[in-house]
Amino acid sequence: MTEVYATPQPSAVGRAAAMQAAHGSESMLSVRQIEKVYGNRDSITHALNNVSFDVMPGEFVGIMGPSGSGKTTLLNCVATIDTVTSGHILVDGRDITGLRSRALAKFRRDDLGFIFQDSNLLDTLTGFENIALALTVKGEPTGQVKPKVDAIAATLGVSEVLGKYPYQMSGGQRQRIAAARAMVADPKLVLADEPTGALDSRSATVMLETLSMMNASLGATIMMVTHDSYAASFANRILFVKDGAVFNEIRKGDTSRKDFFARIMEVVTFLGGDVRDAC
Ligand SMILES: Nc1ncnc2c1ncn2[C@@H]1O[C@H](COP(=O)(O)OP(=O)(O)OP(=O)(O)O)[C@@H](O)[C@H]1O
Repeated sequence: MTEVYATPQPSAVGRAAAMQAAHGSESMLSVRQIEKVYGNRDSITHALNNVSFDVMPGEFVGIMGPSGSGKTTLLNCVATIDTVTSGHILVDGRDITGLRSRALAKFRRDDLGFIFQDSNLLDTLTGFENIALALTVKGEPTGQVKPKVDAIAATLGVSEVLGKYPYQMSGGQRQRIAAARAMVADPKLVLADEPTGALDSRSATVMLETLSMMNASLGATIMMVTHDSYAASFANRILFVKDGAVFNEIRKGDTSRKDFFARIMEVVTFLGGDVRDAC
């Protein structure tokens, strides 16, 4: 299938910076000395060892590290899909590690947006309905649903596939519908787990530009787990995880994405991870 690549349209460049200024120095995500231990006395795995870091409002942070280093465990703990053994995770100042089932469900629905490797769209719903669901479960007034879905679809360049079912879309279109679903209800934090893992390189680039635009223009705070140095180079800061601990951190600063990619490659090579040479 030939895909029409619509370039995402920036609408308010600098919104991330404005959002950060509005929040002052308060973190959107604060991970405090978390540990995650799997197993029992006979077989114990320390998947996370005393991990602490902050993500500021409007940041786009990549999490990288070798296979088995604890990236998914970290993401799952922040997503409340998994629980920490000790330590605390605060989202916009609220400790989420002690939330019980109803509060937990509300937190996931209202404050988080998810983008997975396989888009996890519902097969029996159209693109429009998949995005709208994120609003209706939150109790959005009916009259607001269509304008909001249409607006995010236009911004992310997927208006032309809103009437299609997931099986009628390309992989790249499915992922961008998933990105629209993650963003439409204006979550505090977007969590992305290998969002380009199942895409060809051209679709991956469009998806990464979409994430960049969600961050830069819509002010989304994003935490993305990836193996891929090219994907990571679209973030503003990378945390490198090794043996369950944060081993290193690099920031993009004012450098170009290509220069950032080269710096990421250096760390990945040092860590002995897999490296792709696309830049
Ligand atoms: N449910 C579980 N039970 C026991 N051990 C687990 C479980 N989930 C993960 N682990 C272990 O925790 C460690 C970290 O796993 P995790 O999946 O977080 O790594 P990762 O960095 O995401 O790896 P990959 O890049 O291969 O997906 C590994 O040693 C893994 O075997």
